Amino acid sequence: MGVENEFIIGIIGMGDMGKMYANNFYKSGWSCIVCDRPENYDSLFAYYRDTPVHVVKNGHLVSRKADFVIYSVEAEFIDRVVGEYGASTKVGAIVSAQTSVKAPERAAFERHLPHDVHVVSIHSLHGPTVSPEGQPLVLIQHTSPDWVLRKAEDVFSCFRSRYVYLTYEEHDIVTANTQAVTHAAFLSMGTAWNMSQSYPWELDRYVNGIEVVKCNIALRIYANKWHVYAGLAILNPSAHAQVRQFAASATELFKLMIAGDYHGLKERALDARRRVFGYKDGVEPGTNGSKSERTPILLSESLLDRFSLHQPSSQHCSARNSHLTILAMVDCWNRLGIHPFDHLDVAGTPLFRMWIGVAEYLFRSPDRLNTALESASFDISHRSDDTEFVVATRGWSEVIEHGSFSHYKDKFESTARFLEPRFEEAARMNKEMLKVIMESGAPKTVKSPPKKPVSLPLSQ
Ligand SMILES: NC(=O)C1=CN([C@@H]2O[C@H](COP(=O)(O)OP(=O)(O)OC[C@H]3O[C@@H](n4cnc5c(N)ncnc54)[C@H](OP(=O)(O)O)[C@@H]3O)[C@@H](O)[C@H]2O)C=CC1
Ligand SMILES: O=C(O)C(=O)Cc1ccc(O)cc1
Repeated sequence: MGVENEFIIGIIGMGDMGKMYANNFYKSGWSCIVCDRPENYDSLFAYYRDTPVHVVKNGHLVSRKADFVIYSVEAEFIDRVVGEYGASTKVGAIVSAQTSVKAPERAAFERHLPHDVHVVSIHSLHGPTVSPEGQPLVLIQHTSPDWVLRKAEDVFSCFRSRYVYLTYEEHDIVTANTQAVTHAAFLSMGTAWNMSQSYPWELDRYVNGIEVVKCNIALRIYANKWHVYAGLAILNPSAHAQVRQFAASATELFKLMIAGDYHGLKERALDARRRVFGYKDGVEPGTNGSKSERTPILLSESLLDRFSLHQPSSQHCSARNSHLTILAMVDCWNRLGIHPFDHLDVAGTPLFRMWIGVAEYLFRSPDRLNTALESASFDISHRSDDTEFVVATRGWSEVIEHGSFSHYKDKFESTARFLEPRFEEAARMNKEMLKVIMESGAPKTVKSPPKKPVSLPLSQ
C-alpha cells in the first residue's frame, strides 16, 4: 500500500459481505484498506495477515485513504456509522454502501457526507456464500456524473455480476416485491416448526419435491444474520404493507379451509393463477398445443427429491399438502398487483428464484393445484401445522410493523437455535439445489455488462 496514484478501495464493516467483497477485490489485484469496529481489529488483522489487504482500526483511517469507500454495515446502524466517519472522506472520493434497504442509507449520505464526494450505491442481490458471477448487482447512480458510474462498473467487473441500474426508490420497491414477503413466508414456516417443536422433514409426509425446497430455504434464512432480514423488512418503506397482506392472505385462506369452502378457495386461487401467472383456466401451459411463454424454473419435482434432508421410513408417505404457504404467497401477490416475473431476471435473488419456481410449479398444473385445494378443504391432517403457520405470519407482521429490532432479534434467534443442528447439512443441500435451479433458466453471466440502464417494469 502506498504506491503513488494507486486507486484504493476501502471497506467499512468487515462482516460476511465485507469479507466477500475484499477477497474478490484483492484477488483481482485491487488495493484494499478495510476496518471493522475497533474492538474487532486484532481478529481482522489476523484473518488478513497473509494477504495484501490493509487492515486499519477505524473508518476514519479507511476514509482518509480510499478513493472508493464501501460501507458494509447493518442497515440499522448506517446513519450512525456514516455520521461518524463520513466527514473524513477524501475529497473527490466515491462513496457507496451495500445495505439491503436504501431509504436509510440515502438519508445518511445526504445528511452526513461532505459535498465534494460522489455517491454511487450498490447492492449484490445474493448472500455471502453465493458466487457473485452471473448474479444481479444493483448500481444506483444517484446524483453522480456518468464517469463515477463507469468507475463503479470498472471496480466491480471482477465480480462478473449482472449490473442492474436502478434509482434509490426503484431499488426499495423491487427488493420489497422480491424479498419482503418471501422472507416473511420462510420466517413464519420456521416459527411454526419451532412452536410445534418438530422438524417437518422428519415427519414422513413432508419429504418430497417442493417440500424439500421449502425446508432448505427456511434453514438457509435462519442460518444467516438476523439483522439482514430485520433491516430490509423494518426499514423498507414498501415492505410493511406487503408483509401485512401476506398475513391477511394466509388468514383469509385458512378461514375458507376450515369452513371446508372448496369453491371459495378455488375461486381465489384461480383468480391469482390468471392474474399473477397469466395462465388460462383448466390449461397447463406447454401441454395440449398451448403456448408456454417461458421455460418453467422448476423442471421436475423429482429432481429435487435427492436434496431431501431425510429418507422416509415408509414407501407410502403422502405427497398431499394444502400448500397454504404457497397459496397465501400467490394470493398476496395478486391482491397487491405484484407481477413477480417482471423482477425475476432483472433483480431476483437466488432464493426468490427458487421460491417463485415452487409457486409456478404448483400453479402451472390445474391438477396439482386442485389436489392442493382439495387437500386444503377436506384433509384435516395438515390443520395443526397450518394453524401454527397462520399464527406465525401474524406474529411476524406485527413485529415488523412495530419496528422493534430487539423483538425481531429475539424471535429470530429463538427459532434459529431450534434449527441450528440442521444448518450444516442444509447448507450443502442448498448449494447443490441452487446450482440445479440456476442452471435451469437463470440469465447467464454478462461478459461486458450493459452500459444502458435496464428498464424495469415496476408493480406495487
Ligand atoms: N448477508 C447477506 O446475505 C447480505 C447482506 N447485505 C447487506 O450488507 C450489509 C452487511 O451485511 P453482512 O456482512 O451480512 O453483516 P455482518 O453483520 O456480517 O457485517 C456487518 C459488519 O459491520 C460491522 N460494524 C458495525 N458497526 C461498525 C462500525 N462503526 N465500524 C466498522 N464496522 C462496523 C459489524 O461489527 P459487529 O458485528 O461487531 O457489530 C459487522 O462485522 C448489511 O447492510 C446487509 O443488509 C446485502 C446483501 C446480502
Ligand atoms: O436471496 C435472498 O433473499 C437472501 O436471503 C439473501 C440476501 C439477503 C439480503 C440481501 O440484501 C440480498 C440477498
